[in-house]
Amino acid sequence: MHLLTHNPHGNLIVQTFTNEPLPPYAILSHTWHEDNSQEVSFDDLQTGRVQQKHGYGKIRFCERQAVADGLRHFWIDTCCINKSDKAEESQAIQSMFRWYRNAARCYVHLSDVSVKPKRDQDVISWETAFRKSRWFTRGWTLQELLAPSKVEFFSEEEHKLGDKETLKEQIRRATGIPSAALEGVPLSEFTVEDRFRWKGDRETTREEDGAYSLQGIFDVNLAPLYGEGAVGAFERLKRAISQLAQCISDLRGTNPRDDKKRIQDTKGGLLEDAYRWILSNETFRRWHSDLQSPLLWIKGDPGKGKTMLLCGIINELEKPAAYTVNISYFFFQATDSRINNAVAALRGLLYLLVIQQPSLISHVRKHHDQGGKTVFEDANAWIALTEIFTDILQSPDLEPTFLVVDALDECATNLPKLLDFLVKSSSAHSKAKWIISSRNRFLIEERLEQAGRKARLSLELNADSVSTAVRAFIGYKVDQLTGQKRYDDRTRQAVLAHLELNANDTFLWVALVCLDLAGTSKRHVRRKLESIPAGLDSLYERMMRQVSESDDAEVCKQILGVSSLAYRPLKLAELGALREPLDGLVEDAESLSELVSLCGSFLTLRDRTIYFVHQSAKDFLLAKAANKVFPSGTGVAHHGVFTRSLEILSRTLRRDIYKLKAFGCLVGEAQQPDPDPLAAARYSCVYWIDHLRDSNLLSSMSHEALQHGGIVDIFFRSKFLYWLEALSLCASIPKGVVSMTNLHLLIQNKHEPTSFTEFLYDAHRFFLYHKSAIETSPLQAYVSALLFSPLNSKVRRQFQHEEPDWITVKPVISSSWSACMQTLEGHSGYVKSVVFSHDSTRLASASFDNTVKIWDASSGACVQTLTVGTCIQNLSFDSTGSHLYTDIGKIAIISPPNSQPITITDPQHPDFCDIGVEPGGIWITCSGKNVLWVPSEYRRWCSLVHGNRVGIGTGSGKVWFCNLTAKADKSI
Ligand SMILES: Nc1ncnc2c1ncn2[C@@H]1O[C@H](COP(=O)(O)OP(=O)(O)OP(=O)(O)O)[C@@H](O)[C@H]1O
Repeated sequence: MHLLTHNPHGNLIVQTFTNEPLPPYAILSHTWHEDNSQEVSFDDLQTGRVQQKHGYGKIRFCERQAVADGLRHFWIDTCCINKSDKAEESQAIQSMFRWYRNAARCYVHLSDVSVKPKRDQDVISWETAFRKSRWFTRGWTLQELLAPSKVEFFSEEEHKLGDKETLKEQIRRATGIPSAALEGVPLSEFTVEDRFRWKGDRETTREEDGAYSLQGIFDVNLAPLYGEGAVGAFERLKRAISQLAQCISDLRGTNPRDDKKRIQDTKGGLLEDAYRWILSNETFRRWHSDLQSPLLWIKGDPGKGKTMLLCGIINELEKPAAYTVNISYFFFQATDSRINNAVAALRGLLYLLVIQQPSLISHVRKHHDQGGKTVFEDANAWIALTEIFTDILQSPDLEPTFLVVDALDECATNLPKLLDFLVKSSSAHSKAKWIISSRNRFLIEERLEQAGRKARLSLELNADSVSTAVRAFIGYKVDQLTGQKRYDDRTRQAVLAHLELNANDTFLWVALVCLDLAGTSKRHVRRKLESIPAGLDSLYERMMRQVSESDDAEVCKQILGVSSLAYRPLKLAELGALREPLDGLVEDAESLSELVSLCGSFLTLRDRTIYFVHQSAKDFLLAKAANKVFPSGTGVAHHGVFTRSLEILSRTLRRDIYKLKAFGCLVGEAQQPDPDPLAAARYSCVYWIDHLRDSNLLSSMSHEALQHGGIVDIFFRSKFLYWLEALSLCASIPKGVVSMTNLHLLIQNKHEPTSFTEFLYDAHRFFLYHKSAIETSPLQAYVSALLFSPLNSKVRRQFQHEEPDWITVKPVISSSWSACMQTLEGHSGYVKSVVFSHDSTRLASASFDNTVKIWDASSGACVQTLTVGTCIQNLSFDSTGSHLYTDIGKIAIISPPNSQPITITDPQHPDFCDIGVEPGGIWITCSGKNVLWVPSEYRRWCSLVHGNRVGIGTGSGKVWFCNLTAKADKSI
């Protein structure tokens, strides 16, 4: 970047910076003189021909203003870009938004706004002239208004008119841009349509600049290609915008903002008085203000209020930040498999970071552009995410950032890796500061010990503050109970005294006791209080005793057992399917919800979903009450959930369960029927293999399940494709892939090869190969997946009856998984042209390997290879199909033996359908509807459609084709 400054003699010079950080600088925004040669150019500065030019006045203005603001450097587009160097100009166009955004000050010089009335002109106020200024009609000035945080406006006489804050109402009236966008709300929070609207009919000298000047506003990068025209440039811009949206949506595993809201709600709402003590805590304040203190670790026993404390800290950090600081956070929850692993944590943190500072997305795009969503989900996701994260933390562009991670002890997968990453990242110099919290765990203690500059805040060592906070919480809860239950003064005092005496600085204990009292009649409160023990575990034991002694003991214990084994909170309908039916029990949702409420205070119901009142309640059941809730052991209990899962899946799953009908219906467009036929089976669909894995695999029951003819075998042979469809509808294909790999591993080491194990291996390959198609569009399990599987695939054979009957000539696929597409393989270079003969019996392909091949369209055999010695761009058959026209001449074709008489496809024929290949080459379409997903290795370099026949030449030199009938766009 070239910046203007002065040399020691006071002369104006250009100083070039190749690396960041740059010195603070001012930047000018203006409109160019109608005669461009009147502006001072980069060359003029070199030759010193500046003072006689009209534009010199603006340079002097900017210089004086910068000096007045204590800035030694400034930038002006007329003379700080060497326009004779095209590479530099292109780079500047792509960097301009960032340069304006990073400027310490931006001065707008309005040469058509005067504060002095001019002679022989109507007197108009400067405000009117301001709103009518040419500056608001030019394309590039839009980003110059929006990018910098401080924009000041000056009149022709260099009189300061105000800044974008004080003039926001006038600017809004002149441009239609809402105040929020001028106040610094990230532009990404406005819709794409809004941002296009702000551009309105602003003009640019070069037509393509209309699009190029918007790239920063949409957080995309668009290398200028002058000559492509406005239409081409806007098309590229729109494509870049939709790729960006796709990248952000793929990155989003969870939205931690929603998780935070949900957690606060489930825990009964956040009380400020119960967390504000932290703001005056010495350790916290030191961490907050000291740049040398990058990591704060808050630790404490269960129920001490760590999660709620972190929610409060986030709220406080967000208050004054007003978009100048990034605050990203993640809440681990062991009970929720979406958010109980290290990969999910990095994904969540990155997601919140990039939506707050979209310019950071370039670091994500480097990986996403190559691998798509799988980059964040496959076995190497951790590597990719840590690389992205490290790049971002080291980026000079990163705004000051707070990263908050709650409940590290609830990270079930890859906690040691995450801890090492935290230690490393917080030790490297960065603008990011971390707060993490956990229970007192040795592993965490041991690893974090290695972090150089960390602050540690133990809740136990801050007992006085925590105790005061718990008292505030007790006061609030007792007031709530008094209002709800109409306690008299004596009862209120008794409850208050009992809670204060026994709380032992544990919020959770207070919350649980109050929950119990909320269900207790006023008359029995005093008696109840006497029976409530101090201490969390004692309280849980008492709750368990109450459950065991109740009339519904058996069923309640069963519900507690299933809920604590589940890998995510269960819906009522799912619980109904998973628990073992007991004689005479009514199974409807109402009675189930009543039963859940009878399970002591272990469980709570929100939105028909069953949650543990707290992680420690689940921990208690699994560790200390296991003999009660799992009388035959956890292995047997897991096995029970596994078998009941397969039962419900076998009863429920069927082809096109949501009646989507359209083969290309995207999963995001799939309408869930009411009632949802998958409601009771969703959990089972996703987790049945996990329960099998966690059952006692050495037991005879599990062994039998995995035998030839066992329940897994039967399920796969009858329901495998329907299961894949259902996984897609449940948005759980990535999880399904992991489960399938686990199942594969279970079988691999323990079972002799049988026809079942072979089927399973094939099913695994099938799933891996077709996951993208099925994840995008559930019904492609029966179309693309079957069609592009090897002929000998066991799944393909087993589900032959499901293959589409509207594809009459199918792509020729190799017989086994390992050798794909051998038959039409032959070219050694890109295939650049393909053409069918009029009767569709032959296909010709020309390749950069300087050969033309003629293929028999029904068998896929190559009937002739012609070496042409030069590159051929265009091919066409003559009307008899006996000659091929190329751009180097006419070639005679050998007729294949027994070739069919020529029949030209008649567009009126009932079988004729409007077949096409969608521009991205991913879908083959019929009457405009997607019908067949094309796997990536089969996608076109070039393609053609002839009647009902589609021919595709791929980049690897392979050629394939298929024939569709009109049924393709009919319902399934
Ligand atoms: N500031 C607060 N406002 C409202 N309720 C609170 C607050 N702090 C704690 N609580 C109550 O105390 C309960 C326990 O708090 P929290 O879940 O934050 O503890 P924790 O230390 O994170 O526990 P664990 O380590 O077991 O996860 C919450 O469910 C909530 O009911």
